[in-house]
Amino acid sequence: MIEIEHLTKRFGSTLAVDDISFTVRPGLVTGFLGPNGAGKSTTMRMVLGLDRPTGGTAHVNGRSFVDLPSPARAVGAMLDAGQVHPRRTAQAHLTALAETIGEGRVRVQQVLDLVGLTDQARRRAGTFSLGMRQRLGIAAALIGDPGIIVLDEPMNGLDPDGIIWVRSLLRRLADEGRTVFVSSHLMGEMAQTAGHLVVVGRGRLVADVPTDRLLSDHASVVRVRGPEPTRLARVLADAGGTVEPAGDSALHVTDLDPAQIARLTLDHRLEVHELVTERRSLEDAFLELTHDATDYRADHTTERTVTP
Ligand SMILES: Nc1ncnc2c1ncn2[C@@H]1O[C@H](COP(=O)(O)OP(=O)(O)OP(=O)(O)O)[C@@H](O)[C@H]1O
Repeated sequence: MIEIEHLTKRFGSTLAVDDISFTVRPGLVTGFLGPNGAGKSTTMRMVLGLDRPTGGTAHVNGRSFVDLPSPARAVGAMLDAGQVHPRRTAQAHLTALAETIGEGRVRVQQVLDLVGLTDQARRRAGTFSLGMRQRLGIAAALIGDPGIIVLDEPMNGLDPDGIIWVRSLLRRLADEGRTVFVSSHLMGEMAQTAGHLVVVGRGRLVADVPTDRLLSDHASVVRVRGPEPTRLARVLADAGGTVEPAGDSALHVTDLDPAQIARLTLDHRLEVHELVTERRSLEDAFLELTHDATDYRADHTTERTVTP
């Protein structure tokens, strides 16, 4: 289990991580989503004791990473798949890592098999494709058979087959009861991989919800149009709707369903010419979520609701 409480990191004038709290639980894949620069890597580095928090805590199994009795067996991590010496073979790289934790050839062979690199084990890492380097990085993360796995963008640059492979491996590791914490900047990719999503934007937490719920809450938007858009918008916003102009006097409404909108327009004797539910892509939903975080920071007027 990873527990993050009021975690904050400042680099000079940059607030990279801004008072975030969430828990990463065992038995499922938790996706850590956010656009580039949102603070994902910095958060992971603090979990792994590589950066010191400016405030708050990041605990692994109840204590700081640096206080774990055998950290490499508790947590396996890949922050950068390019960290291998290019002249080292995959086998030599993994053997060196295995030796540091008292493991031998058998474990190296197991992780090579697990990531499908057995046939490439004697090749130098410098000749590997990006996909093979990611596999090697994941093998290195798994060498100590850790209960907690932290991977920063493990699907970055992979082809569709590679993505499917990583996805099924992560699910299998979670099914074995491990805590799997994986970052990505692609909502679609994470929605298919993770059972739970933690979304950050500009260092702030914007969602911490089961994937299904995030998808159902943001999968559609209601388009409503009438001759009095300003009054219509006010009525819908007063009733708890999130309302945005959608051109041609139309409004896009979330947080209210079509039946609620129809009743409100009836109650307020508002004429309606159009009322339809429109499907939205996952990336649109993600942009909306993280865009709101940007707005919050810009004008400090709209506090986000984070649902547990
Ligand atoms: N060592 C550092 N010194 C100064 N600023 C830093 C440092 N590390 C990160 N930052 C800044 O902190 C912010 C968050 O960066 P971080 O790498 O954590 O984001 P990210 O969500 O992982 O994005 P990416 O996917 O691009 O890596 C960015 O503005 C980044 O420029």
